[in-house]
Amino acid sequence: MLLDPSPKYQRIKPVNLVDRQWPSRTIEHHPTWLSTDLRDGNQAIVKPMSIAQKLALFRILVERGFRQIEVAFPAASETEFGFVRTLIQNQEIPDGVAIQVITPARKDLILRSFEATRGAKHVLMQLYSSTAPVFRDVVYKNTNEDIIRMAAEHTAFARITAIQYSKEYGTEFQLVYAIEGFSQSDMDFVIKVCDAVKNAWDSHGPPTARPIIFNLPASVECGPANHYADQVEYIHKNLPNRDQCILSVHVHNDRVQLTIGTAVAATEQALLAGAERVEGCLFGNGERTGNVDLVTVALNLYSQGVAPGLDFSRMDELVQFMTQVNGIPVHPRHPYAGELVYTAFSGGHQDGIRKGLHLMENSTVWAVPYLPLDPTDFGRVYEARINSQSGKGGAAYVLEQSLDIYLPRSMQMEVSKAVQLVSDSEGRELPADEICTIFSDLFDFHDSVGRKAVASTGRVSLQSCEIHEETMDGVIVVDQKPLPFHTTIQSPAVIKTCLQTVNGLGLRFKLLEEEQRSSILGFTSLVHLEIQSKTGSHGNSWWGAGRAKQQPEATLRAAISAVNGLLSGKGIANAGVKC
Ligand SMILES: CC(=O)SCCNC(=O)CCNC(=O)[C@H](O)C(C)(C)COP(=O)(O)OP(=O)(O)OC[C@H]1O[C@@H](n2cnc3c(N)ncnc32)[C@H](O)[C@@H]1OP(=O)(O)O
Ligand SMILES: CC(C)C(=O)C(=O)O
Repeated sequence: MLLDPSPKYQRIKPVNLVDRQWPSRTIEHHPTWLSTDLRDGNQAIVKPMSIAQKLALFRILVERGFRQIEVAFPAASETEFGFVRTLIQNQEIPDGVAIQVITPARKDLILRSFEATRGAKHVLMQLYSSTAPVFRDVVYKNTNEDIIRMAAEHTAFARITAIQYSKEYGTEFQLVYAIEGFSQSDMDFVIKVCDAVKNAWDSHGPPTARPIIFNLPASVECGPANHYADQVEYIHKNLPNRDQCILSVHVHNDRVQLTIGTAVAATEQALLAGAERVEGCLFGNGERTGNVDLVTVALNLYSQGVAPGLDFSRMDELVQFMTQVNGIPVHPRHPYAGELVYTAFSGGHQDGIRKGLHLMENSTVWAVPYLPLDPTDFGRVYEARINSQSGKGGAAYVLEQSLDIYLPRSMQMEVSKAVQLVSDSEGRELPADEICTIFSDLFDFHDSVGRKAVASTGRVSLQSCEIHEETMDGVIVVDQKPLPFHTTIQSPAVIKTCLQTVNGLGLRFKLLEEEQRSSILGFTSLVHLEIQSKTGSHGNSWWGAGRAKQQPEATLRAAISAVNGLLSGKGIANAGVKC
């Protein structure tokens, strides 16, 4: 690297924009989207897609809501040309969907592109030429005058050809003119080229209903997003007959962060600056570091309450399909589609998200800390994953999801301590099943219904239990001695009976709290008992947990598990104080 890179890399010259408007605007509506996955995306992958793959992707793009789809660079290859023919001949293009094809402003290639689109209803014919000095001097080796003249000539040729093909095939052609290297160009020169293109189009045929689309690419993203927005606003304000044209943006990522990059910022700011249409690819595929990611731009709008007009509700299916056709993985931290973006490992995040999700049960306005959007909108779920960075909220959430058990705070803290002990000493993530086992062992959890049934290992166990209409009979085993019991089924009576039955152990237990919950998994009881001394002073307390098909049995199991916990020396200090 150079100590002083300034002689080698020249800074982008900002446009002189007076009375800049875009920073104080907001985006109120989604733009017109154009997916160029089948063209710009396809031209940048190791193995371009086959016709069958392109067809499958075209159908998906239509299904997800795209109404403008760039389908090919027909002059590039037989596959590209053939694909456009297949779409048209097989009547794959639904009403209301326009296909776009792209061609350099070169007569032979323009003609080939028209030929490809024979018989389509609505075609966006995209011509491109560059206005950037680096293209002029390095690629074309010509002058600005040549660039203007050639743009006008090729547009006129395209217009005349369009009229001829419209007559023959009834196609409606709309001109898209892309100013390649727009963001590296002089804006007044861009305006001259656009003006020449518009005059050439208008003067070679009758007025058309569909306006010209001027596509303003950051073909290579050479400057910051705010400069690009300034350039778009400059064109928006100074282009003659602005109301008769549509401004489109097409931003590549070259100042990149992961797969998303600053193209998203540049696109959003360009929309504030007056652009109305956005070209890009799903998940940011495309040349070099990629085209702007349409999923992110659309869902950024969605997160602001703006309907994006695109459907990403089955995100995982889309990720799987795109990964397969492109051979390019979606980054695990992709904002809306990444494998890890609805996952929290850290305790603070898990706590905030869990609290937020609980409150969402009674709210319609999304307000969940650390989760800007509801993952279920995209067919995803929030996941708490447990490692040594996790806190009590994470393990509690896992138990809620896996066992449908909602723990009070003091139980959460005990589970968390036990989980930390393992995750920290072994330095690994603990899967949900292991969290459930830790919980079951810790609280001697007797689940007589669920798949997590764990036999009691304590001194007290329930041998049998029969519930009648109002009463319950059964046998509790204390230190291997079977003791029959009979009680009414209300929970205080059940707990009292249990405590009387274990009286022979010589300890006095006091009920502090009980919580009950029912779900399709059965009835769950949590019972909090305290050991009392003969003088009545408070000792340790402990919780028990039980689940059964009927509430009285669940309560009894929970009481027994609390007794076992206390007998084995477990305990929370400061008993008598409700947690
Ligand atoms: C920024 C973008 O992504 S634009 C899209 C780029 N996509 C592609 O290039 C994919 C498909 N491309 C192809 O199949 C081929 O490059 C073709 C068919 C377009 C042209 O192939 P070739 O005739 O072999 O030319 P090649 O690609 O080597 O070079 C490009 C030529 O077109 C010229 N050219 C480049 N851009 C343009 C333009 N917008 N208008 C007219 N001519 C152009 C170049 O100056 C060069 O001319 P030269 O041969 O006189 O030096
Ligand atoms: C020609 C345009 C549309 C383009 O792909 C680019 O400049 O990146």
